[in-house]
Amino acid sequence: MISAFTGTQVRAAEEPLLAAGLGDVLMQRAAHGLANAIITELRARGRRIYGARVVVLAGKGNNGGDGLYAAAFLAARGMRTTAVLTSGAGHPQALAAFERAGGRTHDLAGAAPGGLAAETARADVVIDAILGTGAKGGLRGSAAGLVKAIVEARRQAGHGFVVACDLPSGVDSDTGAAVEPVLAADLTVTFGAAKSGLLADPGADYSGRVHVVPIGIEDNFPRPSVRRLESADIAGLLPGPARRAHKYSRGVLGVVAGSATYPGAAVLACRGALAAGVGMVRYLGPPEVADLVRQSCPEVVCSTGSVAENRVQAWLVGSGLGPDDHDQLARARDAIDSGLPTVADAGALPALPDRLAPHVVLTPHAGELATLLQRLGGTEDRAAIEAATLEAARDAAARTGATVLLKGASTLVAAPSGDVYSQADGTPWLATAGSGDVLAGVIGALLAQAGPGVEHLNELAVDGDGRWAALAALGAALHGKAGRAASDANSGGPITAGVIASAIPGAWGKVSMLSNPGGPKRKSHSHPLR
Ligand SMILES: NC(=O)C1=CN([C@@H]2O[C@H](COP(=O)(O)OP(=O)(O)OC[C@H]3O[C@@H](n4cnc5c(N)ncnc54)[C@H](O)[C@@H]3O)[C@@H](O)[C@H]2O)[C@@H](O)CC1
Ligand SMILES: [K+]
Repeated sequence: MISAFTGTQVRAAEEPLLAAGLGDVLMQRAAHGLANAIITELRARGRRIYGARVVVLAGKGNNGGDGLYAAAFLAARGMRTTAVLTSGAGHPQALAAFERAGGRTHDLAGAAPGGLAAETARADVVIDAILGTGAKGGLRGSAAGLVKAIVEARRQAGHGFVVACDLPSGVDSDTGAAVEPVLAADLTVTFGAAKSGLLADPGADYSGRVHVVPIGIEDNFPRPSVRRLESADIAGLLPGPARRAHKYSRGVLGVVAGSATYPGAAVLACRGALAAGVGMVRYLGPPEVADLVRQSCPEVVCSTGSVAENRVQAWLVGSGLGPDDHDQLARARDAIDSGLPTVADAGALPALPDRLAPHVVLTPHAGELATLLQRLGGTEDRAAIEAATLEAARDAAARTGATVLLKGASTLVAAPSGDVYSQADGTPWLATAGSGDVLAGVIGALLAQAGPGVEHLNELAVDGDGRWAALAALGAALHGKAGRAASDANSGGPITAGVIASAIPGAWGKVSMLSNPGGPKRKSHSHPLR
């Protein structure tokens, strides 16, 4: 599991070591890790180390200190290093070390930014060490002008790669909100722990790959601000059938989805659910949609009855419903009222009561979330949500009391208790019609299989109310991995929603096998029918 923390949490973890006079030691560790990561990256790209040109953009704070010390290490390895002091001063000890190592220094105040931007764009490595966790707001003044010019110069004649020191300057370490201009990094080398802003869009757009360098503060961290499930966590959370399982003990999902306008959504939701290990899917909806579901998925048991007449362990409601689908929306509300775990997707979102509970998982995209929050008195539009996804997901969970999954390149899942997961397992090809219906089906299937216990989530330190977020994150991870695998199978080509559903069992098997190479797993999360 990747645990990410806010800048404030990281600085609090550093505090005891700073009080013990170890500030310079921490900085040297960070800088050493940054320099090593740069050497590894150059080697991976088949580039020479000796003579490679490095430009470090150094602010006056400790972030600039990390960058200058790292550049001093690189200079000692024979690289040609230049520092641009973006605010007229540098961390004194780090700057002295850099100059002793033979580095060249420019002061941005006295230089022509056009020339510096052109030199930076020609470098093999650009280190962005202007602002770190101590920054408030984005780049300003001449530093902003320089970065803008570098972004433009790299666009025209880009060369080399950009490494962000701790985080890309201009990205908020806590929220991931970004103030332009920001120099997009190929690699972010971050110290002590990932910062939560690196795992949420738009911060993640600018971060590239994230590499964490331990600096000896790791025992001091509190509960993470954001978490990301990795393969071993995913394998540990996936349910497996008990030896004497039967279809009912494995979980039954009820699906209220699809309409005359969007019948395919019902099919795709059912296909996603069937692919994600559920014992049975019961479909409730209009006869013409049920016919299509039967033809496409003969495994599904279709009914035109009510929610109360159908015995299930969880519900999925809303995919492919419109505001005029009154019967289906009434069923969706009944499902919510049933008290069973429920995924509420798409068309169900505008029809929900204002206050919900954590076992209701909402799955909006940014536009749907804007509508939902506006109904609850918020003023954010879609663009505002996309500019601050982490805050929006947290806010929505707090206001509704539900678990909120905000779909995106980094899919965020916020529990009303404050737990947040960020999954980025997929590929942009997942942004295709029907993909969300499959995701809703997958999460519904996982809720139906989860059972009342949380024991198997204990190793993730998940509490009772937080388990729904963990399961939704598990669904997002599985959906992302399936999409990526399906695209990879076509040499990185496009995918359709149906193909994503078909790839779920393979993604499930692969992640289980990689984390448990000895053979099939024996554990079971089966539970008696409630
Ligand atoms: N505290 C420590 O001991 C350690 C800190 N580390 C590094 O230190 C960084 C945090 O250092 P600092 O707290 O010095 O903060 P920063 O280096 O992020 O920058 C703060 C400095 O920039 C100025 N500033 C703030 N916002 C600005 C803006 N929008 N535009 C221009 N200038 C602005 C401030 O006045 C201050 O001088 C971390 O990101 C990390 O890179 C690491 O070296 C590890 C150890
Ligand atoms: K930085």
